Amino acid sequence: MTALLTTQSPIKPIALLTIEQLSITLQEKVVLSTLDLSLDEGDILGLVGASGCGKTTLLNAIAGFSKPTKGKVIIDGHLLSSNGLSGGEYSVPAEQRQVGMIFQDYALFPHLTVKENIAFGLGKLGRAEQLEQIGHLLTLLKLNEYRDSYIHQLSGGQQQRVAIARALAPKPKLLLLDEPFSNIDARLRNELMVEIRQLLKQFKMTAIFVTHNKDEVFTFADKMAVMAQGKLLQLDAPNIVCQQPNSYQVADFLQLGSWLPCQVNSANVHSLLGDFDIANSGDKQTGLAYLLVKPSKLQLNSLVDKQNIANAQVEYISVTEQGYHYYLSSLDGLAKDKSLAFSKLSLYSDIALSFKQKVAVSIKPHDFLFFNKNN
Ligand SMILES: Nc1ncnc2c1ncn2[C@@H]1O[C@H](COP(=O)(O)OP(=O)(O)OP(=O)(O)O)[C@@H](O)[C@H]1O
Repeated sequence: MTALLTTQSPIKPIALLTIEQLSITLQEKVVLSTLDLSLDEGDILGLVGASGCGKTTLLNAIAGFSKPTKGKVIIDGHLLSSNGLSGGEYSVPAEQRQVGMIFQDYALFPHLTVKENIAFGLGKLGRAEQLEQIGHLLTLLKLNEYRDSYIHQLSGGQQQRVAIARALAPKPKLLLLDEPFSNIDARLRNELMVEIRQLLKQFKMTAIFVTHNKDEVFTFADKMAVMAQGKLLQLDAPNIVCQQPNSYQVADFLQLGSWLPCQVNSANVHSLLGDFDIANSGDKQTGLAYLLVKPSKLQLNSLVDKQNIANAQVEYISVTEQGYHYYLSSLDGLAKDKSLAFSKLSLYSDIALSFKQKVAVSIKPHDFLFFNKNN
């Protein structure tokens, strides 16, 4: 007898959302460009990117409000939009997609009560089922005492809860939230985000939310996607994106530090803050590159010690919770090579410095991250 050998590959969860090669052109402007994205069931994705980079258009394409010029949108194994890519144009109407959307202004119906707003998408259910579902959501979202109130009688936070209850009521497969927290008072925002995240996790809801604030991604999301000019630059856990940005653009957009131009050789680096060794660094690109300098990696040295020479001067001063915040520029006299000059290096310190004061700063040894501006 011969034994049959089978190789079992680990079962990979089927993605709840798959976007393939999505491109959208609106009035001859390329708004999304060959974008690929995949999310597993229950993932909450925070989508960030500069104004106009295409975040809302991406949500619209998923929800069915915007048709792809090319590409596919697949939710839970069902093809919802397709154009090109081995096939003709195909699109499932927005109302049949099982995608809930929450807009920045919530778009609640002012002439309906809280209860009626939540009931809006439940037309297909029988009366008893409707009442049960509404009652369940009113309780979960702590809206019971407002069930018969009109929208203008509610606070911003309460209106947002109604918007979430209305979106969850038809049990969507995917929830899209366009800047959901931007109208909420800053003091309440964090509390509300934690609460809504717990609720979405309870529902095992897959969600994408757009924000301009990376701190919101850390509080609310499992994954972070950074977009620029209609493209997805990086998608990963928020801490990975922030610790290992994959490009100058990502690190710069997220303001992960400031930039020190350097001349990089195979084992050492020349900069206007001195030369340092990178023999053990994994990053081996050479030539002119930009070192990402996190504020904690910059050290202010005393000029009383004659070993230290002034190499920067103070250009801007502000007071923050972490002490004084300074922007430093390089000293002209040091810059034989103008391409190494810097003008906005961020330094936090408890020491009071004055405008134009000359200082000696150095880079503490760490895992150096160098980038080219065009990668
Ligand atoms: N219907 C349209 N016709 C033409 N251009 C459009 C249309 N809708 C959006 N755009 C353009 O597409 C680009 C992306 O817009 P979109 O609203 O998706 O960006 P965004 O990243 O959500 O911006 P913001 O953060 O400011 O909301 C913008 O340049 C916008 O002007």
